[in-house]
Amino acid sequence: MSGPRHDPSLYRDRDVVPVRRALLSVSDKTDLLDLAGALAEAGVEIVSTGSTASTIRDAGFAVTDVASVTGFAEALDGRVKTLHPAVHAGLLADLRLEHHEAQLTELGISPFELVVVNLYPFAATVASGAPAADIVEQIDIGGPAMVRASAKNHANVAIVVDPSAYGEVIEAVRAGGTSLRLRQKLATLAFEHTASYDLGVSTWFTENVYDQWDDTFAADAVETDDDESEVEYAPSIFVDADLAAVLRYGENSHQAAGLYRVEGESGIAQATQLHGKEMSYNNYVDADAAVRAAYDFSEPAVAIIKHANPCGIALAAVDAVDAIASAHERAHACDPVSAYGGVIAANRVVTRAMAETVAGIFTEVLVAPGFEPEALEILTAKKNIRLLTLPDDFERESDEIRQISGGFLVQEADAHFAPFDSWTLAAGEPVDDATRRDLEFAWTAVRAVKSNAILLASGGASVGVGMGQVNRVDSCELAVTRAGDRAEGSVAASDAFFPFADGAEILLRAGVRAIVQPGGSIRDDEVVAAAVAAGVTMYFTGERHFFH
Ligand SMILES: NC(=O)c1ncn([C@@H]2O[C@H](COP(=O)(O)O)[C@@H](O)[C@H]2O)c1NC=O
Repeated sequence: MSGPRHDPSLYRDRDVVPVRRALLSVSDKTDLLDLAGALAEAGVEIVSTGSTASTIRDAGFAVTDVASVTGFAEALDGRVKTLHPAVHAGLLADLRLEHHEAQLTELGISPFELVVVNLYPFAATVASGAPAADIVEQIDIGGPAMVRASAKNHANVAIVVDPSAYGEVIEAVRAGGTSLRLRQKLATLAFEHTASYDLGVSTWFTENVYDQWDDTFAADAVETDDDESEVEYAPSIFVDADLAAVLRYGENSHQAAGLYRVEGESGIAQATQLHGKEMSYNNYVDADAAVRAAYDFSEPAVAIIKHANPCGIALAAVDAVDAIASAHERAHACDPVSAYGGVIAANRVVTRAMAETVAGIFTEVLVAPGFEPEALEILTAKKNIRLLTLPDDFERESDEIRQISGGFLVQEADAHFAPFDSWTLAAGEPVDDATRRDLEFAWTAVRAVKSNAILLASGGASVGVGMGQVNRVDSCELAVTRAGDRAEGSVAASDAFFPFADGAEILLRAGVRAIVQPGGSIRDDEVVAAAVAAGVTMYFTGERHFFH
């Protein structure tokens, strides 16, 4: 039931509200004494709970215990301390209304004009690996109740949930009271805070309680009919992310854009920028694709990206002295024309030798786990390059969310690569070790290429990439054309099966020595026959890597 509708004429105007009585109840005591001192000096009565009250009292400031307001001692190990009408009527009375004021007087309850609350450290307790019972105990109940009550009643009460706002509030108190505008802003922050807090709690429940009680919750869970997927999806998803930057513009200059970060995650949105102009929207998209490609390899690897597609991916040469420098040189050699203005990701610390080469090539972004000091010195001399380090705890996302009109798609990240031992020899002779390594490299690298994807590789480096075409024949043509003479003797990977022999025939005519592809087309026999006729080995992985 909604509350009563009041006649607008009953509301008395209230902009600046002088602060006479404040309620302080905080777990995070940062700057608490500065605030208490300023309130005491301004003659504000401070009412407070347990350890907040003792901290203030110990510092020599007068404080009223909340128990003396409620007439009720803190109970049930602190589960009930402020949950009382003597507190909540003081928070919720709308003093623009005469009858609220009269009722409060009748009840003998004084109003609060300022409420300062921060909540039990639920997220930190989860992160500490504490047992479930301790985590549950850190779900704050009385705190959010006070925050929400005060925020609802922002016409009368200023609610502060973060020590970073103390300064502004102290200034307002000293200047004669909080303005409506300030209270509206604080209320907005307060509701954001409780929503984010509850999201942390519900996420923990989904991941730790719900998952363990599948049978109990099965009726609510959405299961797929597909036998291959045993994942159950939670009934709802929420995204809690904080604005980290307003970007100059989006994909194009007429589009506004912002960057939001999800706390506790470790990807490209969390990277530290060491040098260069502000990252753009497209820089983030490409840097993400570059990191995704380079970190598919455990060996030192470099990926160079343009428009979310690789124009070169490579491992170090077998005899390389400086592995990451070698990987970069070989990735660049794949398609130097396209690599101009590219975004590079290295999965190892950037060395001086790599920096020297990169410095000579126009590059938008270079992201890596770190930079040798000499490498940084060389690269920071270049005005136009942006240098980013990934967080130390960088880990791949296990799930991906994509927006579509009216909703979102969620899927597990494509992180599985069928190992060579599981492949089927579909045509030709089994390959030697060097060719096997090239095929494995190509099969991993092709995953980073937008479908339809064909990647030619030689010696652990891409030599020709055909990407993003609406038919596989064109992708084969593109890969072969880009490779030029290097197609001869290379190996080829196709992200999905060849629906006809025509695409494979382009690769065979160009002289590839082995092909890896998922297989599974109704015309596999025609494709295999083409490979057999050309005397070329073909493996089926039984698994595809579409990437859109
Ligand atoms: N139970 C209650 O009535 C209650 N009232 C306030 N709190 C929380 O207790 C904390 C302050 O603790 P202390 O009592 O030590 O000052 C704050 O984080 C506040 O959000 C409560 N605790 C949890 O629900």
